[in-house]
Amino acid sequence: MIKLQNVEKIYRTSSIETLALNNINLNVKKGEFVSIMGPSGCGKSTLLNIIGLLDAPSKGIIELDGQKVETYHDKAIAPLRNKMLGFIFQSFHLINDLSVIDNVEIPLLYRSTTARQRRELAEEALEKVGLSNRMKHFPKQLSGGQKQRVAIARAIVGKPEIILADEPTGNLDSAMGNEIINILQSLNENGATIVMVTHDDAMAKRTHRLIRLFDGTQVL
Ligand SMILES: Nc1ncnc2c1ncn2[C@@H]1O[C@H](COP(=O)(O)OP(=O)(O)OP(=O)(O)O)[C@@H](O)[C@H]1O
Repeated sequence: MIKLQNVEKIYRTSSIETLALNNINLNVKKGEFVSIMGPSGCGKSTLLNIIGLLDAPSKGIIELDGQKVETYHDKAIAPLRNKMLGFIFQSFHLINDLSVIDNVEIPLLYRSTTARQRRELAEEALEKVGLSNRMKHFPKQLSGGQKQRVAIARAIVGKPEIILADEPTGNLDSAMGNEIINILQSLNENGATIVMVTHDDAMAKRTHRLIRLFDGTQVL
């Protein structure tokens, strides 16, 4: 489902060159739940952003669901990203001025859907994360765990095959973090392929497989 071949990422600034990813080869099968761990600065977010087509590699090949990514022009990859990938971030990234349900509908605005279809799909996604009773609330009226559940609903509303989560429990206490992992696990059991960056061994243990990075190199 996700294949990386000899992927390298170099960040260049005027004074320094950083090899953030060094010859990464990765094969994540359909239906796998994989975690990525490693010390701060080892390249975890860079790897997730490259898998998610948010950033282009300096070298190497990326294939998603058998489709080789040939170009990184936004016009070409935005539809692929929108259709195939759902993103969850540590700091939720909700829009404070929009209600919960309007936040969840956002990814669908880039597709040809009617307002009614958008509402139905968003309601379905919110039901899956147990937040049907908070649809009209605004983000500031929610707990951290509830915000992350809204972010998960937004990530799954377009029914993506792949979910990418960058430290989804990093801002939550362990009870709320557990709740989030339970939801991710049930999405995975229902077919989603998930790649999750985490600092938490207990969370990584709940996934099928661990990828460990050190200084941009895969060591496990
Ligand atoms: N836009 C950028 N420009 C220059 N260097 C960058 C950029 N983004 C990341 N880096 C560098 O690339 C390396 C990998 O960064 P990355 O954010 O992927 O690490 P990480 O493992 O996710 O770290 P953390 O656990 O602290 O979030 C770091 O040395 C970082 O300083």
